[in-house]
Amino acid sequence: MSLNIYFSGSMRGGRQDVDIYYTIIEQLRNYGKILTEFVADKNETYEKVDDKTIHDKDVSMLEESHCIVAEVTQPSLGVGYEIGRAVAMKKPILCLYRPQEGRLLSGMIRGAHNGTTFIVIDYKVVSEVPDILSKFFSNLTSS
Ligand SMILES: O=c1[nH]c(=O)n([C@H]2C[C@H](O)[C@@H](COP(=O)(O)O)O2)cc1CO
Repeated sequence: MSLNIYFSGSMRGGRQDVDIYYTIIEQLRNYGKILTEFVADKNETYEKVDDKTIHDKDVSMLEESHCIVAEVTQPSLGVGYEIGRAVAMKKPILCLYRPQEGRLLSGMIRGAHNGTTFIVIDYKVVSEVPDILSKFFSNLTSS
């Protein structure tokens, strides 16, 4: 069975990391279908549909997903909300974070790490991501 993967990354929160999202999504393709490719699309004009449509569509994609992979370095209300909804839906979650000088990841994300269903992993460079994903998905498919 192919996995439905919900990738979550900042949009209105700031697009500084869009190239990193793209690289992560390219890696995620090895594990299943990405429901939210548009998050890594530089040209995405995400203003074209109304906000209720965005919200309802994303919640329904979260419901359809088998797991959530979120890049949480660039703070985003939408990403935090999606993670909270995914926890309530009991979906496995992987949060990827690049530690930043003078900035700390929210305690509500770091503090949710439980080593099984909610994983927070720090990385320095995107070349570390394939190994992180490999471990996450091998645990996911063996559990
Ligand atoms: O147009 C959109 N489409 C959409 O799917 N989202 C979702 C996907 C992203 O993982 C997340 C980003 O939230 P924010 O825009 O608050 O940074 O919300 C967010 C927006 C804009 O808020």
